[in-house]
Amino acid sequence: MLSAVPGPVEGLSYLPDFISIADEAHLLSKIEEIGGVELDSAAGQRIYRDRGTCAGWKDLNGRRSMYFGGTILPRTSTLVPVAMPPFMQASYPHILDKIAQLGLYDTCKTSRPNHVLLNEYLPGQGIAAHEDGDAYHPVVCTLSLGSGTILELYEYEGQATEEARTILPDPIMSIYAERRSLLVLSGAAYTACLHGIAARQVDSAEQIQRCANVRAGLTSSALPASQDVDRRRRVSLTMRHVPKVKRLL
Ligand SMILES: O=C(O)CCC(=O)C(=O)O
Ligand SMILES: [Fe+2]
Repeated sequence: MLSAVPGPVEGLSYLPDFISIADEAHLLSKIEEIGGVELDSAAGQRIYRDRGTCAGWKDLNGRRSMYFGGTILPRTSTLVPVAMPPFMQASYPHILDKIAQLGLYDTCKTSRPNHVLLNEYLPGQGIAAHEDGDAYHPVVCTLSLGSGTILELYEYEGQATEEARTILPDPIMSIYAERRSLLVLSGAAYTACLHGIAARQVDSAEQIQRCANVRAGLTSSALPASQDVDRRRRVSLTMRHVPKVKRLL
């Protein structure tokens, strides 16, 4: 069940074991296939697989990322749609159908996300505190594959104005995103806060125990209590709904 995470910021929900171990392995291998460049050993040539639905991995600030669903025109926040790869939409493990069933996107035209951003984090990598912005319906779902991590929420200092906004250095709330879990950011968590992931090799037992969903007992029973956890390669799928979609002729 998707549970609201109690804490100082409203709008965070968490669902451990959203997908099975087999689903996770399947998704990771499909992502590898669609994102990767393979060397054809016989011909000694690089071959690109199925590029109809995705442009493959791109380096972004030292991390790799790619997206499904199309590109978003920055000036107008309009999605130029491209079909999702089958493993997201039409076939097993039917991730977007599972998301639709949660009812989070019932007010959106398609009742489900229409854009997916994938980020790859190697141990030691993170993402600086940021806001996702207003191109999206303010409900964002993140599925974690391969490794857990800690997502931290930050706030701006005092009565921040658009021009001079200082981010308070200490996170106001943190969440342990286990592998195979779904984390939902909405409400104030989406509109009033920033979020980021510290670039670390290890999440200490203390840091994990401080996470609001761990404290509230919302994590999977497989989470080791009071143990440091080495980060492994994590691939996150951040699923969003872009309300403005360009009509293709
Ligand atoms: O990888 C994550 O869990 C967070 C990704 C994120 O915040 C983003 O892509 O906007
Ligand atoms: Fe984000």
